[in-house]
Amino acid sequence: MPAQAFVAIVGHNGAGKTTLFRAFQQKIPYQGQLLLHGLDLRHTKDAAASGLLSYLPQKNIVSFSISVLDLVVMGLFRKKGFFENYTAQDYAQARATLAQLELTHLQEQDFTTLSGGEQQMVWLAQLMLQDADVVLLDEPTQQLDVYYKKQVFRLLQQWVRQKGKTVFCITHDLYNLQPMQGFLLNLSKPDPTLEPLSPETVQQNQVYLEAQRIVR
Ligand SMILES: Nc1ncnc2c1ncn2[C@@H]1O[C@H](COP(=O)(O)OP(=O)(O)OP(=O)(O)O)[C@@H](O)[C@H]1O
Repeated sequence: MPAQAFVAIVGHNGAGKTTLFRAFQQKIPYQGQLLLHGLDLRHTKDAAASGLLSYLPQKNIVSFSISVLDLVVMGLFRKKGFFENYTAQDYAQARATLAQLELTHLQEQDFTTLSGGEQQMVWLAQLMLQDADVVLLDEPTQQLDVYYKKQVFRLLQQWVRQKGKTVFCITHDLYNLQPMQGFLLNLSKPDPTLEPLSPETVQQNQVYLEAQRIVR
């Protein structure tokens, strides 16, 4: 697979999509090798702290009151010392990212009062600031309305093309995958391989997933 690519990971509920991400993060034992930029992840100390890998889980809960802007600026934690404060420049960067995602109107609001979809967009803004080489997204558009769904897939394609990122995206949203460029990995197939994305590939996989439910 090319170093910079969009990879959609699809498959039935329970097919092992999130489990694959857990392996990427060394949270479970696994057979074989996971290589990123030629580095074996088993021997790469703290891929998150070094900016190699970042992960957006399916559900990310915040149980304390915090403004959207304060949460987003924390995406810069990797570039900060432990007790170092965020600067005016950091906040400007966070504001610019929120503006890019059309979220400026929410920046002063308490994050815990946002709708599920708005919260999901804010996490994406924080992830953009983290600026890791490889991002793992677990159903990032699950709660989004049709407009934001389309926008997020566009944004992910831009991350790959303009910023040279590698994006692994677990999704059940096959409709929005059709115009995407990159690869599709269907974990419900008996021998999953990377298939180049095209409207035809997406259509074939949609038919495959609808026809039968594989339970391993
Ligand atoms: N710690 C665990 N111990 C035992 N079984 C587990 C564990 N974690 C996951 N599983 C099982 O492994 C299978 C794959 O789970 P996983 O969460 O990877 O599915 P998924 O493809 O992400 O599904 P979904 O689309 O529903 O999010 C499931 O059957 C799940 O019950």
